[in-house]
Amino acid sequence: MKILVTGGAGYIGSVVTALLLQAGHTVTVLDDLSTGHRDAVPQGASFVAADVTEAGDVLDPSYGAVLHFAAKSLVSESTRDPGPYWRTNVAGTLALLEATRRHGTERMVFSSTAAVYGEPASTPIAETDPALPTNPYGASKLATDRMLESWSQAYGLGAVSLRYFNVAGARGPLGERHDPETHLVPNLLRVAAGSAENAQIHGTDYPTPDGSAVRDYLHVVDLAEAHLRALDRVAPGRFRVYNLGTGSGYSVREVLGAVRRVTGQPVPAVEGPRRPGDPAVLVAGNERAQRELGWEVRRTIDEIVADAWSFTRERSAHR
Ligand SMILES: NC(=O)c1ccc[n+]([C@@H]2O[C@H](COP(=O)([O-])OP(=O)(O)OC[C@H]3O[C@@H](n4cnc5c(N)ncnc54)[C@H](O)[C@@H]3O)[C@@H](O)[C@H]2O)c1
Ligand SMILES: O=c1ccn([C@@H]2O[C@H](COP(=O)(O)OP(=O)(O)O[C@H]3O[C@H](CO)[C@H](O)[C@H](O)[C@H]3O)[C@@H](O)[C@H]2O)c(=O)[nH]1
Repeated sequence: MKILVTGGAGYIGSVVTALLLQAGHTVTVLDDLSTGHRDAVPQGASFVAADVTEAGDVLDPSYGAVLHFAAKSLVSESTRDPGPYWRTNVAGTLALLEATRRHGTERMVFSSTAAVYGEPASTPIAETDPALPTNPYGASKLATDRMLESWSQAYGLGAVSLRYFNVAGARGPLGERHDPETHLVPNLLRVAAGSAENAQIHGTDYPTPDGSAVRDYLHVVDLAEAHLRALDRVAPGRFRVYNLGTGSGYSVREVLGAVRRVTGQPVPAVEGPRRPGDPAVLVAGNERAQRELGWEVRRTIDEIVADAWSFTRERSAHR
């Protein structure tokens, strides 16, 4: 199939692009390189440097699907400066949807987030649980879910919204290269690699067994595989939401333990206050994805850390 991947120069989009090419699809990546990297676009994909609102200039009736990763995605930044979040994540997606309609693209797979659930009432979280986002980032992604649903009902688009929990790990040279980096695993690994002095534990007074926040960490390749399955099953006129996580939670201290174990480095950590807006526990109920997509999580937290560690060391060696 011929596929447009928006945000394919970013962390997750580049890994999914690599898997799509491996599966024999033809891929065009559209990315404005605002947080992505030209050299992350896998060989074999065509590349267009453009804003997502310009997707209509790239699409034509030969495209069978759009995988839409392009977004702004930092929770705290979205609270301080929400304008770009509504512009890119909602107005940008609306322009993309209008372009798919104009060109008759039948399928879309969208990157949504666990942040749509806000502070969950119970855990693990099911897709049917209330979505009450607590920040503009989550709200912008929920608005897009709703937009996709109406597009599918009224115009017959086949759409799948994948609500990712915490994505980490790497696939060879494709890994997290954010600046600033806010995510836990790459931040801990920077300390292990000697590029930063101390790791930060944001919050030690959460109502969790060890006081630090609990998240559901999913290997980026397991996540990417779910996209290929969603693409196979997405049907015209149907909209479906899936949580993508492992179903198991690890606290910040447990992830720190995994990083120390896998890297063999001491990784000193400093305890600090909670990061504003961070829920205590976010764990995915993933039965729907298992049942309907035939998706399975295969990689452990140690494999996540080991692959991200190889990526980090490889990049530090080239600097
Ligand atoms: N990383 C996670 O843990 C996580 C969790 C939940 C959801 N998500 C979602 O997954 C998607 C990918 O996230 P990521 O971690 O790979 O982020 P990323 O920043 O590495 O990738 C996003 C890509 O989109 C591009 N982009 C941004 N705005 C654009 C625009 N207006 N036009 C064209 N391209 C644009 C960026 O240059 C970048 O290459 C995002 O939609 C994000 O909200 C990520
Ligand atoms: O240096 C750090 C970085 C993070 N944390 C903590 O580690 C946990 C995970 O934080 P991340 O920044 O890695 O991930 P988030 O859970 O904040 O957010 C991620 O998952 C969310 C959904 O769960 C959203 O989708 C969001 O886009 C995505 O970045 C949080 O409790 C955070 O406070 C630390 O203690 N130290």
